Amino acid sequence: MSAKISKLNHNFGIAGQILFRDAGDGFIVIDIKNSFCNATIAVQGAHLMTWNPKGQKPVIWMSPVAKLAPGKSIRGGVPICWPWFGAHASEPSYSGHGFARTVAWDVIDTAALDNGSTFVAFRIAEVNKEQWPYNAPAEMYMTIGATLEMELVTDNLGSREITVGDALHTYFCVSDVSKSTIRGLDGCDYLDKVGPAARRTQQGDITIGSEVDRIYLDQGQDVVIEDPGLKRAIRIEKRGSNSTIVWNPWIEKCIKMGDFGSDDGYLGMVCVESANAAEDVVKLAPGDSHRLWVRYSVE
Ligand SMILES: O=P(O)(O)OC[C@H]1O[C@@H](O)[C@H](O)[C@@H](O)[C@@H]1O
Repeated sequence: MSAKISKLNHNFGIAGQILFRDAGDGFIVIDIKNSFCNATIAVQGAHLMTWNPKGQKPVIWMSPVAKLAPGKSIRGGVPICWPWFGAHASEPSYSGHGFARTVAWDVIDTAALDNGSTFVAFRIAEVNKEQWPYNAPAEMYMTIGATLEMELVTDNLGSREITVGDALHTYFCVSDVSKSTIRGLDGCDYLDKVGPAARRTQQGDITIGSEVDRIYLDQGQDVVIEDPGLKRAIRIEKRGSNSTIVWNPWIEKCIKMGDFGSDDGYLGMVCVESANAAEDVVKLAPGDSHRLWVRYSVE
C-alpha cells in the first residue's frame, strides 16, 4: 500500500466504515460501508461514484467502462461542475463544466455519525489560478446513509464580487429511460440545447424518447424520477439551486461519446442535475458563501 494511502487511512479511515484504497495506477477511491448502504468516492474531483442503499438496485449510474485516470472526468456518478456549468461564459478554450471534476481534492474530515450514516468532507486542492483568479475555494460535504446528502460550498474570501455557476451532475440509474417519467418541472421555462437554441415552457411531466439536453430555469421544487420497471421513485430535494438540467444523449450521441459501455448504454441512465446555470449563476459578495445542497432518497 502506498504511503499516501496509509496516511489517508491513518488520518481519515474508520474501521469497518471508511477505507481508502488504490483502484489502479495510484488512483485513490474511498469505500464506504454502513448499515444503510455501500458507496464509493474518487478523491480526485470529490466524485461520488456509487451509492447502493441496502435492498435497492444501484441508484447512481456509472459507466461500466468509466476510466479512472489523473486529470480525466469520469462518465457517471456525481461529477462536480464548478466554478461554471457548461461552456465558460467568455473563454471557449476553458473546459466545459469547469475544472473541479478533474483536479485533486483533499479529504479534510470524516465521521461515523450517531445515526449510522457516514460523513466525508473535501476541499479543492488544485484551483486553476488562471481560470479562477479569486480567493474563493470550494468544499464538498457528503452524508451517506439511507439517503445521500451532498453540499457544495463556495466561500468568497476575497475582496470583490464573483460570479459562480455550479452543478451536481448526477447520473441516475433507471431500468429504461424511455419508460421513466420525471415529475416536478411542469410549467418551468427551459433552455433547449438540442437543435437551434430555444427557450420553451415545460408542459406536464417529462418523458424521454430522443436526445434531451435542457436547462430548467428558476426551478427549486423537488424533482422525482418515476421508474415503473424498478417499481421505485428517486426524489431529489435541493436548496441553493435555481436550475435543473435534464440530460440524456440518446443513441447517436451515446455511440459517438463511446464511453457508455454499449450502444444502448444511454437507456439505463438519466442525468437530473441540481445547478445554478445560464441566467441563474450566483453573484457572491466578499465574505459570502454559496451553498448548493441536495438530498436523494428512494421511495
Ligand atoms: O461530456 P460531459 O462534458 O461530461 O457533458 C455531458 C453533458 O452534460 C450536460 O450537463 C450538458 O447539458 C450536456 O450538454 C453535456 O453533453
